[in-house]
Amino acid sequence: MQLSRSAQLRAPGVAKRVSRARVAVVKAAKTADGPRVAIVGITGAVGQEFLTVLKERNFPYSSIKMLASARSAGKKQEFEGVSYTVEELTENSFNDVDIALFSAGGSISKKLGPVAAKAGAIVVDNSSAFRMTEGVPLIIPEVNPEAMSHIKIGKGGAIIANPNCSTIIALMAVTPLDRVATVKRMVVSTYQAASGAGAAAMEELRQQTRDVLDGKPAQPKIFPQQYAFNLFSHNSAMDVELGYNEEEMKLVKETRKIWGKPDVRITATCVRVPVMRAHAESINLEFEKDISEAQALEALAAFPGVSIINDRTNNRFPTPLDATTKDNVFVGRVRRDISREDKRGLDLFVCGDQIKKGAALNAVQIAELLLK
Ligand SMILES: NC(=O)C1=CN([C@@H]2O[C@H](COP(=O)(O)OP(=O)(O)OC[C@H]3O[C@@H](n4cnc5c(N)ncnc54)[C@H](OP(=O)(O)O)[C@@H]3O)[C@@H](O)[C@H]2O)C=CC1
Ligand SMILES: N[C@@H](CC(=O)OP(=O)(O)O)C(=O)O
Repeated sequence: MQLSRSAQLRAPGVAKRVSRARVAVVKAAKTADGPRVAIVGITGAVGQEFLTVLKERNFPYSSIKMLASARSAGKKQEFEGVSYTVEELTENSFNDVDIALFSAGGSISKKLGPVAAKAGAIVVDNSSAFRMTEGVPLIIPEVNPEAMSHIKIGKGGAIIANPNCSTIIALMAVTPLDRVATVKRMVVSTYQAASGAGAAAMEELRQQTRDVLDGKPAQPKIFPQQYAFNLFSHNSAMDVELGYNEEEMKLVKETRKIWGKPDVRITATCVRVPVMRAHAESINLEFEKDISEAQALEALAAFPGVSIINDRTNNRFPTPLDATTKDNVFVGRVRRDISREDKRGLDLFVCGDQIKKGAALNAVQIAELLLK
């Protein structure tokens, strides 16, 4: 009997072969019964990271399509020893695709995400286009995988949203604590890297740093202010009435949706700092129940995807460079909030690679859940 594609993907033999391949020295995850994958935005910072993560995790695929704008069509892209030609993204790109990893910005996702889903693909969308849309699961695999359990390959197309990078990084650290003592209020201050604004912003940081060190004026292009040797309020659109920018409001709204807690109180201040690719966040938490530092550290240590660097004696805590290119989110400075008289407040400092767990890795982990 011919098994359906989804049944083939879930067949025990597939899982066994994948886990055996994980320990192999030479990785090659191309396999006839793997899903047909497309990457939208392959030439971008996140698109390139998708390739790194797919390779690192030995993600099985039977075919892979590299999609970008007309500007990039015809360029060559190497992946696992094969040279692929980048294709122009069009409405017809998804007729033979099971999983489409989108990272070409919100307007492309809005236009072509539903087209891809209608063609039968499961879209894992990195943009903010559908995050708050009712019925679209917003997933951090370690936190709320159950919210996408109804979506299966071969059972019709769908859209799953990847949260904002600052939200993912914060919730990787805060969810284990919420499970112990229930978060009532969260105050977040971010220190966000260049990568959050794309490959061109990373180049702007390199170029301006060189120019300033050479005694030349910095030339802002992507950001309105000088970026090298400076920091500024996050560049997303500001709600003039409210005084919050979009990045700050994403942290508030997305956290509520992911946790399914519409009333949890959150405020955020998001800042762009001259760091290449890992975000840092200072987080103050108020809980419903008492929680000690020891309990917090125990919960953090047990949570998948979290590493602790919390060495008070040597003043050694997480830095963006610790997190750079790493899968895990790093947590430290775990301490009782001394501004409170009770035991219901904690402070922590968190660092996570913005392109990895903040984007490509989280999306690939979502795709992995589809294979289970
Ligand atoms: N979940 C999260 O936290 C994050 C989400 N993102 C999302 O991913 C998106 C991409 O980020 P990033 O990789 O850093 O950005 P980059 O600017 O580095 O790359 C943009 C990519 O989109 C492609 N693209 C642009 N316009 C079109 C078009 N008209 N048709 C097809 N492809 C197009 C570009 O192709 P070309 O080279 O041909 O122009 C390029 O591959 C962001 O806009 C954001 O929505 C990003 C970071 C984190
Ligand atoms: N959060 C990213 C920007 C971004 O891509 O956000 P989103 O995925 O929510 O559009 C930053 O550091 O600026």
